[in-house]
Parts: sequence; structure tokens; C-alpha cells
Amino acid sequence: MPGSGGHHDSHQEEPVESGLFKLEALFDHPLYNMPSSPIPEEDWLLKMKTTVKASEKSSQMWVSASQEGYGDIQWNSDSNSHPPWLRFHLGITRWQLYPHGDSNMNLLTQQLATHRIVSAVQKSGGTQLKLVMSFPNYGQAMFKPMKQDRDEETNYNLYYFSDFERHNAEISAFHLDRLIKCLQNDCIFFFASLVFSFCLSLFHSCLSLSLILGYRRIPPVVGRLVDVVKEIKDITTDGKLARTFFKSPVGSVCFYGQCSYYCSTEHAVCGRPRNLEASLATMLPDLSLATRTTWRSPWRRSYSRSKLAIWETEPDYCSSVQKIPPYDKGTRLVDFMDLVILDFLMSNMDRHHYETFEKFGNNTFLIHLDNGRAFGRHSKDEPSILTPLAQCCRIRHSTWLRLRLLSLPKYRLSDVMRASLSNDPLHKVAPLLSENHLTALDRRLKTVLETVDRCLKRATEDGGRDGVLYHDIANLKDMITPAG
Ligand SMILES: Nc1ncnc2c1ncn2[C@@H]1O[C@H](COP(=O)(O)OP(=O)(O)OP(=O)(O)O)[C@@H](O)[C@H]1O
Ligand SMILES: [Mn+2]
Repeated sequence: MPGSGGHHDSHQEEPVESGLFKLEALFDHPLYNMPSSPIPEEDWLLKMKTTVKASEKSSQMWVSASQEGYGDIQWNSDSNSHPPWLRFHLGITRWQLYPHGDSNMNLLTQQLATHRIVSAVQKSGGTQLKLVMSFPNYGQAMFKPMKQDRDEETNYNLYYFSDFERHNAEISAFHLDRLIKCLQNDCIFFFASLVFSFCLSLFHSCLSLSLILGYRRIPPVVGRLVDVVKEIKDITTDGKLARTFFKSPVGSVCFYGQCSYYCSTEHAVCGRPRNLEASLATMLPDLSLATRTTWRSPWRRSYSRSKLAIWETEPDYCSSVQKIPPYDKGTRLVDFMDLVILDFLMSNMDRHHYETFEKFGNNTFLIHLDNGRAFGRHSKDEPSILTPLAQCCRIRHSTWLRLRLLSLPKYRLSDVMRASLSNDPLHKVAPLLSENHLTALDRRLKTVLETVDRCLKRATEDGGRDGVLYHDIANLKDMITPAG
């Protein structure tokens, strides 16, 4: 469905404060407070060695490192002494990157936003310029610089595969992911009668957490104003990066690095005159500790100006995907639909691959990395992103209920997103998403719900809705219907 040409719909822009109340109310809703069963040993991604022999101590990475700028840190197995990034790593499970209401998130994001940057080197591999930054406590973050003003729309003549990455898209995707993500397998089985008392006990701790409350498939991302001289040029050990710094005609400090897209004088990123907006994403555990599997999206675009992908011409494409592992079993197909919905809402056409942690095999959540090409246009929607949902007509029940919740005025998606994003440090510089983008979210949410409605209608005529809704919350069904 084409967009409304950029003009606002009838509802008035909400002040952030009332949005914050909505956000609190949303996070207080039972759909966002599912008690989980204890996590079995094999469902943790990493394990800390609890006993370290004195003889082994010196070989421990964080004890032996003596790089300049790093503090002398003594960590032991007591998790209170762990820095937030390590706690984040140790909290990753088969079904989510971090738990709901995780108090560690506040500290983690705060450190990303403020801690001294002791190293900044280019990330090898990616197609566009990005840096890996390190902090005194050995934490690391992926840095993506600002390339486009908030109100600017990507040129309509640019193909999705030539679009550039946006720092505010990375930040906004993280917030959106927290808001719409579904419940995970480990939360499915619980006693309905316990839910409300449990939620009540969570209520206070939820309220006291003003920041990130956890949706869990995108590593935490924050915005930060970086001094490109002090925090990159002066400290980098990456000679190739350092050589690309220059002063622009108006005296701004710019650099462009080395990569296969947009790394040239013409596409340099520039400070004002030295301050540059950027996104910093928490790094996942190193691949040597937790290997990841990369999966090609079955609905991948052709990445060609002229060719179409099979799914664009084959209406029955989903039935063949559903027969192929891992989409034939478990939650993979509905997890993929969750990703599709996220991508449609933020208009990300660049989801060619997704990753999972190898340790968990086929039975695990999908990591939603690389969201930089989202939020490029607000005045146009891209219905083809929803094709998998339209073709498969399959969605997690919990996701569908949450989406309905977010379509109600009481929890309106644009309002809770505005409020959530107001917690980011860069909000002070300018709102992370312009009003037009927020309005687009509500419009697109309506389209998603209409797509599911069409599926349900067709299924009801054919004899049952079970083919559409993947029942992950059967017990709660009657208690949490948003309309109720
Ligand atoms: N937070 C993160 N922690 C660890 N690794 C990450 C993180 N974000 C991205 N990566 C890895 O870095 C690589 C490049 O990141 P990203 O996909 O964002 O860049 P890109 O330039 O768009 O790459 P591509 O062109 O392959 O899509 C990816 O392969 C991904 O596995
Ligand atoms: Mn990419």
C-alpha cells in the first residue's frame, strides 16, 4: 500500500512525557511480563569458568593484557564484579539476547555512551565504513557514523542495494525491536493464574527502570557524539584509517576510511566541526567464543537492477520453503516472520542474511544485526517486504497480540517509540526519528494487521485459524486480548 505522501494522519503529536506513561503502561502489560521457566544449562550461550587455578590466571585474557590505556582490572567469578558488557554476554540464551527488565542494560548503554574510547579501528568485512571501538574495561562497540539528516529521504532513484547506512536507523531498530518482539519459547509454559500476581510484583521494578526494558534480538545500540579528532584520529592504531582524515573547506574534520561502498573523499563523514553523531552497538561475543551461523534469507532480493527473485513471481513460494529445514520445524518460520514484520515497519529492504548462534542449532532465535538501511523513506511503504507474511500466512500468536496492542491509542506505536527514543543520549541533539517516520510506523502497523486479518479471514472460511496463528501462549489467550 502506498504511503500517504508524508502528511500526518489525524492524531496530534504527543508530548514525550505522556508517551513515557504509555511506554510504562505497555511494559506493564502482561504481554510484556511473561514469567519464564528456569533456563536449562544447555540454553546459555557462554559459561564462566568458576574456578581458575593460580597457575592459569596469568593466561586469562583480561588479566594479562597490558595495553596502554586499559585499567588494571581484577575480575573474578562473582558476577557483581563483571563489567556490563561481560554480563550481557553471559546473559545470552537460546531464545534472547538479554532478559526482560534487565537492570544491566542501563549501565551497559550508559557506558557505551560515555566511557572513554581507547581504540578505534576499521571493522574488516562490511561493505560500508564502520569502526570497532574499545573501552577501558575491554568492552567493545560497533560504530556507524551519521550519513543522512533525520528529515532527509533517500533519493527515490537509488536502489535499496546502493542506499547508505544510517546511524539513527541502527538506534531506532534496537528500540523498535524491544517494543514489538514476541515472547520466546521459554516463556510459553506458565500458569495463567500466576500471571497477574507475578506481573504485580514486577511492576515496581519495571517502573524503576527508566531505560531499556528488553526486547532482545538486537544487541543494545546507543547514540553518541564523538569527537573525531580526540576519539578517533588521535588514538587509532589503524594507519589506513588515519590517512583518510582531512579538513573540509569550511574547517570540519572529515574522514572516509577504506571499504567497498562510499569510502571516498566525496562521501566522507564530517564532524561539526569535530563532533560527529554515531551509533554504537554492543559487540556480540567474539566468534572464537561463540560461532555464528549465517543464513541466506529465502526471500532475499535479487540485488540486481533487472532480475526478479523467485518469490516475486511465484505466489506459492512459501509452500516450498515450509518443506525445507529449518523452516519445516519448530519456530524458525514464525521467527522469520517476526523479522519480516520488523523490517516492513522500518522499511528495511536489505535483509539478505540473518545469523544465529551455532551452539543452539536450528532451535533458537534470529539475531537481527545490520539495520542501517532501515528508515530511509517515510513517505513510501514497501509492501514487498511483507511478502513472506502474505504468502505464508503464519505468525506467532503473541506477536499478533502485541501488534494489536501497539495499534491501540493507549499504547500507540509512534508514541511509545518517540518516548523510548527520547531516552537515547542523541535525543538532545535532535529526535532520532522525525515525526514523519513515526507516523509511517503507525500506518505500516495497520498494513501488517490488515495482512494478518486477510489471512485469518481466508483461514476461517477454510475451516480454522490454527494454520495462521502459531500458538505460543495458549493459556493466556483469554486474559490478555488487547481489546479486553
Ligand atoms: N553488534 C555486533 N557484534 C558483533 N558482530 C557484529 C555486530 N554487528 C555486526 N556484526 C558483524 O559485522 C559484520 C558487518 O556488519 P554489518 O552487517 O552491519 O555491515 P555491512 O557493511 O552492512 O555488511 P554487509 O555488507 O555484509 O551487509 C556482519 O557480518 C556481522 O556479523
Ligand atoms: Mn548490510
